[in-house]
Amino acid sequence: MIRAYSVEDVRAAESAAMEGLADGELMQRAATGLAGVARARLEERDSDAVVVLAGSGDNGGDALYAGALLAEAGHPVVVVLVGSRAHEAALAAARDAGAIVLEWRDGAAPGEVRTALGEADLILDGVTGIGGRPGLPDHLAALPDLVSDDAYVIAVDLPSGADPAGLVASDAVYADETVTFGLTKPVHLMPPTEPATGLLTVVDIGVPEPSSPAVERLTYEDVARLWPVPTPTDDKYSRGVLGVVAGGEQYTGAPVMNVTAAVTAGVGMVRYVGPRRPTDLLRSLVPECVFGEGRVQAWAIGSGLDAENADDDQLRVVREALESDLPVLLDAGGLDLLEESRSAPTLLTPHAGELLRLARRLELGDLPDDAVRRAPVEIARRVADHLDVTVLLKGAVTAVVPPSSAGLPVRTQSDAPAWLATAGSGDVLAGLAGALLASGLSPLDAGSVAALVHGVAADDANPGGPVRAMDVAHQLGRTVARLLRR
Ligand SMILES: NC(=O)C1=CN([C@@H]2O[C@H](COP(=O)(O)OP(=O)(O)OC[C@H]3O[C@@H](n4cnc5c(N)ncnc54)[C@H](O)[C@@H]3O)[C@@H](O)[C@H]2O)[C@@H](O)CC1
Repeated sequence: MIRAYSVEDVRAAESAAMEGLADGELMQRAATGLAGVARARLEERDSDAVVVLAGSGDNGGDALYAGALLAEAGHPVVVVLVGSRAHEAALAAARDAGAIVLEWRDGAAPGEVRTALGEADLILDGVTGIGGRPGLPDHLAALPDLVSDDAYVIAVDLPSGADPAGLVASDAVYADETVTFGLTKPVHLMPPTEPATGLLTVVDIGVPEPSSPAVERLTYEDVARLWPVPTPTDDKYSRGVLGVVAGGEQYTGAPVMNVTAAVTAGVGMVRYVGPRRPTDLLRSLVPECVFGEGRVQAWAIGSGLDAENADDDQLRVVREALESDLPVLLDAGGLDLLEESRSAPTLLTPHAGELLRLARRLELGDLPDDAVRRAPVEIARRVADHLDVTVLLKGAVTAVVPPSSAGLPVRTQSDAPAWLATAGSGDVLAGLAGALLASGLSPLDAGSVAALVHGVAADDANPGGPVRAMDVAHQLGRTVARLLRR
C-alpha cells in the first residue's frame, strides 16, 4: 500500500523529526537526496546544464542547496529567483558554489532567463512546495512555453502550482519526475494533480510516518492479499453469486460486458435479469450465465439501463434490491434509480458527467459545468456523505471515496493505459467490481481492487496499444493469476 499524508500531518511529522537535529539538517538531507537524483538523471541523459527555479519558501531553499551541490560537482547551474524573497543561506551556498543568479520576480521573463530555460538540460522546480496555494504566480504563466521540450523537469517535493492537498485543479508545472521528501503527499496521488507529478521518487530524510493516511493506493501485493481466492471447501454459492440488472432491448452490449467480466474474474455464478434480446445474446455468448431471479450475494445494476424505458421486471428487481440488505453496485442508468441512502454496502461507479448529474439531482450545492473537473474528490465526497455510500469516480486517476462517516482514507488508482478510455470499459469495471462485492469485499476494497485489476488487464491485453473492452473482460482471469503468482 502506498500512503499519502495531509499537509498538517506532514508538517507535524517534520517538526517531530527536527527535534534533536541541528537547525536545517532536514533541508540538507532533502537537498542531498534531490541532488543525487538530479545527478543520476544528468548522467543517464549524458547532459549537463541545470536551471534552478527558486521561490520564496523552504521549497526554494531545497532547490538552491541542491543547485549548490550540482555546481560543486561541476555542472553549469543558473539560479532563477522567482519569488519576492529567497532562502538566504541556500542562495549564498549556490553563489559560493559558482551558480549564476538571475531574477524573474515579476513581469515577462528577462532575455537571459529565456535563454537559460531554453538551453537547460535539467530544471529543478522549487517555486512552491507544501506551503503553495493552488496555481502558479501570474508572472510564471508563460513558464511552460519557455522550457525546452528536451529538458528534464524535476519538481522539488511537488509540482509547483499543484494543490498540495490534491483537491482542486489549477495551473501547475508538469514535471517528468517529482522528488519528494520523507512522505508521499496527497498531491502525488489525487486525480487533478497526479498527472503533473510524473515519476514519483521518495527520498528518505528520517521523517516518522503519521498514523492515519489521507490517501491510499493499492499495489499488486495488496491485490494478492485482498483477492477472494477459493479454498477446497468452497462451492459456487459460497464463492458469491452476482445478480446483474443491465441493458435492455436497445442496449444489449453492456450486460454482455458486465457478465463476461464477472465470470472471467471468477465469481461463483452470475444471474442476469433483463428482457429478451440481451438474454438471448447472453445465452449464446456467455453460457456460464443463468437467467431470472434467485438468490444472490450482491447486485450490479445499471450498465446500459435506461431508467425511463426500462423493462418493468427489471425495475421491480432493482427496487427490491435497493430495499434489501445485500450489497449493491450502481452504474450508469442505475445511478438515476437511487433516491435515498440504504443501510447495506453500496458502491456507485459514475464517470465525471454522471457524478455531476447525480450531485445536481441531489441538489448538493452550487455545481457549475466544470465542478467535477475542478474538484473531483470533493464532489464525490458530497455524494458519498449525502447517501452514505462509496463513490468510485472513473478517470485517468480513479478515486474511490468512502463516506466521511467511515473514517477511511480515499483510495486512488492510476494503473490504466489511456487506451482504456473506450466504450464498454466501464461496463467491464462494473461487472468486475460487482463480482468482488458478491464475494464479500467491502465497497472500498471491491472498487479499488477492481480499478487496479481493470487497468492492469487493459495493458496485459495489448501492451502499448489499443484495446477493446471485451478483450479487457477476457483478460481479467489471466491478469488476476499473474498478480496472485507474484
Ligand atoms: N518543514 C521541514 O521540515 C522541511 C521542509 N522542506 C521543504 O519545505 C517546503 C515547504 O516550505 P514552506 O512552508 O516555506 O512553503 P513553500 O516553499 O511551499 O512556499 C511558501 C512560499 O511561497 C509563497 N507562495 C505560496 N503559494 C504561492 C503561489 N501560488 N504563488 C506565489 N507564491 C506562493 C508563500 O507566500 C511563501 O512565501 C516543503 O515542500 C519542502 O520542499 C524540506 O526542506 C524538508 C524539511
